[in-house]
Order: sequence, then C-alpha cells, then structure tokens
Amino acid sequence: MNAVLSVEGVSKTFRGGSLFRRTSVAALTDVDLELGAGEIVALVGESGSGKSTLARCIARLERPDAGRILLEGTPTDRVAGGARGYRSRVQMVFQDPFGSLNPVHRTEHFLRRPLEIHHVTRGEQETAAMLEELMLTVGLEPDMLHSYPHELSGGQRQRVAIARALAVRPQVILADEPTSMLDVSVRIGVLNLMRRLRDEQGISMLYITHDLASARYLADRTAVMFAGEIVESGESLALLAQPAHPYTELLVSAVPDPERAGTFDPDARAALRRRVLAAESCPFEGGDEACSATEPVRHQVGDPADRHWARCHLYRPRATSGANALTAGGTDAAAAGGVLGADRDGVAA
Ligand SMILES: Nc1ncnc2c1ncn2[C@@H]1O[C@H](COP(=O)(O)OP(=O)(O)OP(=O)(O)O)[C@@H](O)[C@H]1O
Repeated sequence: MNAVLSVEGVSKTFRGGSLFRRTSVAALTDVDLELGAGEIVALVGESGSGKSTLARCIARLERPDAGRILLEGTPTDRVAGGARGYRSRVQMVFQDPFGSLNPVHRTEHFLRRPLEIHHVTRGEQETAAMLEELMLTVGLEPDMLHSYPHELSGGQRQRVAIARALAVRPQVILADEPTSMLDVSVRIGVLNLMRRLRDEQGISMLYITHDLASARYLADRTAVMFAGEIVESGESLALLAQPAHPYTELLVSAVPDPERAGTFDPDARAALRRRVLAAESCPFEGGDEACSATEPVRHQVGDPADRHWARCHLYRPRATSGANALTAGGTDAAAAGGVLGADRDGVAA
C-alpha cells in the first residue's frame, strides 16, 4: 500500500525545569509509522506514552528534534502552499468538542471560515450549498448552522468539529481521542461517521485512543505506543487477538471481560501497571537488562499478511492465539458495546 503519510525516525524531547535543575522528557524516540491511502490506523497506549505528541508533530504543531514526516513523499515543510497548504491536506480533530468551538459563534461560522481561508468555494451560492452538504455529511440538520455550541449536545459538537475538518477536503484526519469526552451512547455514532468518511471519501485517519475495543472496531491497523516508542503494530484483529509485547498484553488484560473474569490476577496487573507508569526503562521481567544492552529488533508475529510485529527481547512465537475480551464478540459493535463505553481510565485502570 502506498503511504500517504510517513513518519520516519521521529524523536522529540521536551526540556524544562530551572537553570539549576534541568528536566527532560523523551516523549518520542525514533518513531516510524505509515498511513496508507484510505487507511485507518489506531494509535493506542496509556496516558503520557507520546500519542498526542506524535499527532502534534504530524500536524506541525510541534517540531521534531530528529527524523522526518512526509506527505506523499514530500517533507511536511516543503508541501506546496506552505503551512496553510499542508493544513488543507492534514486536519486535526481534538478530544474536547466543548473547548474547541468558541461559544460566541454559531455553527455556520466554524464551517464558513475554513471555506473562505482555504478558498474552497467561490461565491455565496456555492458556499451556502457547501455548508449544507457538510452538515448533512456529518449527520446534522442544516438548521443547526444557526445554533450556538451551548445549544448542541457533545456528540453534535464533535460532528461540527469533524465537519470543520472536512471543509477543506483533507486527505488525512488526525483524530486525538475524538470520542473520549462523549456519552457512551453517542460514541459509536461518531466512530461510524469516521468509518463512513473513510469509505466514501477515502480519507486516511490516525485515530488516537485509550479504548482498545474501539481501535478494534474502527481501525485497519493498530500501533501500540509505550514510553515514546512504537513497540507493536499490526492488523487490528490479529494484534488484539494475539498481543505479543507484554505492554500490549497488559492493556488487553485491562479490558473488562465478564466471560473470562478471574483469568488474570488484578493485583498483579495493578502492581505491574504501577511499575510501567513509573518506568524510565523497560519494566517487564528480564527486559530492563536486555533492553539496555541492545535495542530489541522487530519480530514478525503470526501470518506475514497481518503485518504484525513486536519489538521485545521477551518475544517467543506462540502456536495458537488466545481468546480474550476483544476476541469474544466478533466484530459486532454491540458485542463490544460495554468496552466502547470504557472511559479513558477504563482501559488503563
Ligand atoms: N509541551 C510539553 N512540555 C513538556 N512535556 C510535555 C509537553 N507535551 C507533552 N509532554 C510530555 O511528553 C510525554 C508524552 O505526552 P503526550 O501528551 O504525547 O502523551 P499521550 O500519550 O498523548 O497522553 P494522553 O493520552 O494523556 O494525552 C508526557 O510525559 C508529557 O508530560
């Protein structure tokens, strides 16, 4: 598959502290990621693993210290039309639909502005038609163009934010936890909208989430971030059925599974999770020494068609995949309903 977006060896360290007590956080270390045309890739990992920093680097809101990001083979800072040209092709949708829409403006304002700034439409008639089309595309009544944000529900606001991103006809949408602040009942609608936009308009998406079940439901591929590195990646169904990195296993084991209650020890998992969150080096058994001696290489996992790999010294091929909460209900959204409803802490708790 030809990559629309390629992230190659990107690193980013934040430096801070006082003159006498410098601190630094390696938010991203040598990250590689590809997004194919019309592909949805989920980026999963716990809070602080570097997901948003990666999205912000791709959106040119942060500058990487090393590595490069290419849009159809062109470095992002050399894309025709400069920053505005790039932004018309790569749009970001943020987590907070409440904070991202200025309360003093009506919906129409949010959609009209990008049309005008990026010269998408010519003349009032074309603009009015486009405004209506955008509303219908995201499943909102055109009447709501006259509504203020406080008159809309959270789900409706996030649809307006998505319509605003669509206004410039982007090739790529970076969606940073777009459903985590929405009521459980409307999350699935927003995920279905994103899927429909990919199917109908061929838009590629990077979907950042804590919610593994929604990654499985929506994304063709899933990449797992741990402490600023991508430690595992593959077709979502294969990866989540057979997690190979111990960190992915830990995330999967946190997904509520009424059928398999008691198959893992919650105390042991909580203790491991505390070690993971405090970790500066690999906290998994035997990994620390091995990882500081040599970088783990990528191991292919399972069928090559699944493009599934993991980077871990502990990796050993397994004969069969094990069932877990994410494999129990097939791809049916209803089966995953309880899990799609997990809060940002639901997976991470
Ligand atoms: N502007 C900044 N200055 C200093 N440190 C930062 C900055 N932005 C992010 N960080 C740090 O970089 C690390 C990665 O943060 P990032 O927000 O990318 O993680 P995340 O996986 O998106 O987390 P969350 O899911 O909570 O948004 C964290 O340790 C964070 O504290």
